[in-house]
Amino acid sequence: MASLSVRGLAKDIAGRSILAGIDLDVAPGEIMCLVGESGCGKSTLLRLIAGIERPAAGEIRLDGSLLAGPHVFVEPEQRGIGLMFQDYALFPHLTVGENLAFGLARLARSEARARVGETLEQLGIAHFAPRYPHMLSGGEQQRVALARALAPRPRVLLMDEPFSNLDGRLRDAVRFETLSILRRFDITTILVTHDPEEAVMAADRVTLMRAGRIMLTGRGRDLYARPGSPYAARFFGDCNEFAGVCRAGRVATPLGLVPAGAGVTEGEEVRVFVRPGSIGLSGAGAGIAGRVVEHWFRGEVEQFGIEVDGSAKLVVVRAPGPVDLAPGDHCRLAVDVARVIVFKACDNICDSRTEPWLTAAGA
Ligand SMILES: Nc1ncnc2c1ncn2[C@@H]1O[C@H](COP(=O)(O)OP(=O)(O)OP(=O)(O)O)[C@@H](O)[C@H]1O
Repeated sequence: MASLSVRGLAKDIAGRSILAGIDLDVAPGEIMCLVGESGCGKSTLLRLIAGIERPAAGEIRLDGSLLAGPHVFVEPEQRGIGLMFQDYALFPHLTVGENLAFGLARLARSEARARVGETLEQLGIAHFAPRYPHMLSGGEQQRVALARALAPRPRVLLMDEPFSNLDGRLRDAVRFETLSILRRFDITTILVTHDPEEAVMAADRVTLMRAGRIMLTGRGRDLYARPGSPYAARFFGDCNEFAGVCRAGRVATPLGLVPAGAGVTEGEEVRVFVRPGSIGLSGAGAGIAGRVVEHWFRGEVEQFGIEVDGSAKLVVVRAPGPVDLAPGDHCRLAVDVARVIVFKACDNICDSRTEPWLTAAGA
């Protein structure tokens, strides 16, 4: 198991800053998810770590040894880092066994053959060995691509959107299986995705990137509950948002009074974020009065759009089903105030502005 550390990493392409000041640590055996909007630089960061591209500045270390730095550049094939892309990049004219053997050219032939057999066995796909990629389903090809990436026994595995070619249920199944294999192999992994749910579900820790920078890193559940910025709050899940003012440590919202939180002063303007799952819903009793306007059945949870006095938008509520409410029904809402997220209004303005680094370096 290896640790990976990145310090001050920067990359410019055609005079434009693509990455700047990237610091990242991945612990031995850890699964780290890199997440962010399209174009924020996730794949570029992977390519730098793999050695496919050279950084403009900064350092990359594996177990403390320098892979890339001001005067050092270890070639990709010497790094002990495996890569797996979303299109799997299997050779169509080679069988599964030959696809795996291709990456083991440095081993003696008999050793390579044994390694191929052992790896396919470990992933439960030994029977795929004589087949060609076109004889496999998308999910099966994904497993072969994973086997090929693991066969050279890399110290770190980099995966770029490895599940994005798969749909719905298959995607979930393959994701769970892949993660359990990675944990069995105890391999240090960086997994790139643009899907926040996948990141939060899959990783030990999640790193959120935006416009070539790292915004924050933490455990998925912590980032969801305490996202640190309005941008991150919106990125990691839906929110009902309300503007308000701090009065005696509390903020009046259409869903009732909520605590303003530490650091907010009397009279300060704030923005209150309430996740759809942080609101209790009932047909009667205590709570804020509302009227159901929309209802969607989403399997284990049901989603409602609810009209509430003082809110221009429908309040979105998700509750475990079955919920005996339909459009037109009157209802009561109760916010779990411990799960409310409050930002100062100035955080929201700063966060929505174009960051200076988007236009600065290289321009
Ligand atoms: N070879 C290149 N030439 C010019 N611009 C590039 C090149 N490679 C990447 N870029 C730019 O760098 C930025 C980051 O690209 P990158 O592929 O790393 O983003 P990403 O976060 O992985 O996006 P996605 O989720 O869409 O794959 C983008 O603005 C992209 O257009």
